Amino acid sequence: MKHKMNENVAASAVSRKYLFLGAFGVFLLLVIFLVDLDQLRINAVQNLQIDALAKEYRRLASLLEEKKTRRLPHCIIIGARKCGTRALLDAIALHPLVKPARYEVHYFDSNETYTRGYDWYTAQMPLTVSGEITIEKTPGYFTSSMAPERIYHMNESIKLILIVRNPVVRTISDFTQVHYTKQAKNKTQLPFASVAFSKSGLLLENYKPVRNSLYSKHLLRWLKYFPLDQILIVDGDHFISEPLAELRRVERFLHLEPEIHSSQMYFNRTKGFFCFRHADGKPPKCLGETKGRSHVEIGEAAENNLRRQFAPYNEKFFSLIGHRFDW
Ligand SMILES: Nc1ncnc2c1ncn2[C@@H]1O[C@H](COP(=O)(O)OS(=O)(=O)O)[C@@H](OP(=O)(O)O)[C@H]1O
Repeated sequence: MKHKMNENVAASAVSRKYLFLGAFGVFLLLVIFLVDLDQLRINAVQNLQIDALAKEYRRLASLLEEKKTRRLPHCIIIGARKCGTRALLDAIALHPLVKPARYEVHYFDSNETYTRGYDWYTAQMPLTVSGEITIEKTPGYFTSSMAPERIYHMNESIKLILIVRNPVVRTISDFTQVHYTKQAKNKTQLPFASVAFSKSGLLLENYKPVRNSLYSKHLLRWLKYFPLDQILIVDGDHFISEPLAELRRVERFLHLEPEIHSSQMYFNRTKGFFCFRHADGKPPKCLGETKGRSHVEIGEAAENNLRRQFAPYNEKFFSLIGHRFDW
């Protein structure tokens, strides 16, 4: 009997030992399995990272290999004349992703150029790779009766920029330009009041330096085709004194990272305006002699008369854009 009991004790000790060995084996397998799983996870993450790097490499390589080509503009500075359109184009081109057409194209405001078609228009644009923004400026578009519809037919979601200044100052600037052009051609110069007002002092709205300042009249035509959020209104007076602040607004409007820096512009005391410096080390660019020259004196009475008669147009303009200027 005692012998039988000893046999049972020995048997259960053996089976505990096997149980223990079995459990230990399962434990070992589990550890190996978990270590493998972790390794698999690490491998998967590494593969994903390699894939992402390879993708980025292929993207950069294709950009480097991508042939530069000319494209229709993504954005147009439509005006207004004498409000800083050239300075604004030069300044926004400081951004590495913005590529400007070098001169005013006058495609949409002239039947002669418009009939040449989009191929001709595209050929006037700079060479770019994808992701860069092509931009042109032609201030004549703002006051053209054809330009809004024609631009809409080309691209109804195009971004438009309108830079405006105090219309009295703008009118005098326009008149100054007319004055110097006539002087260069030895043509007769007439005093401002005699060409801008009727005998009874009423504003002659068809006289171009006056007409170009009736912002509300022109904007209404653009709003028939484009919603206001597609037209950025830049404050031209503020742009003269603080260009970077207005440029930040333009960058945001174009969905660009803020990459223009204050170090790229400096105030030229002699000229009274900012000059712009490209990152490529070229000499800084100040605008030519026809920009920022002293204005022809038109007299206080004429200035007051302009201010008074522009007031209702200004009010209409403020209500259209939902913003006031201190004009
Ligand atoms: N940085 C800088 N340098 C020079 N000029 C500057 C600058 N920023 C704005 N402005 C103002 O731009 C005015 C000329 O405007 P535009 O370039 O639109 O003129 S134009 O319509 O293309 O002839 C020009 O008008 P005037 O001062 O009457 O000449 C300037 O006041």
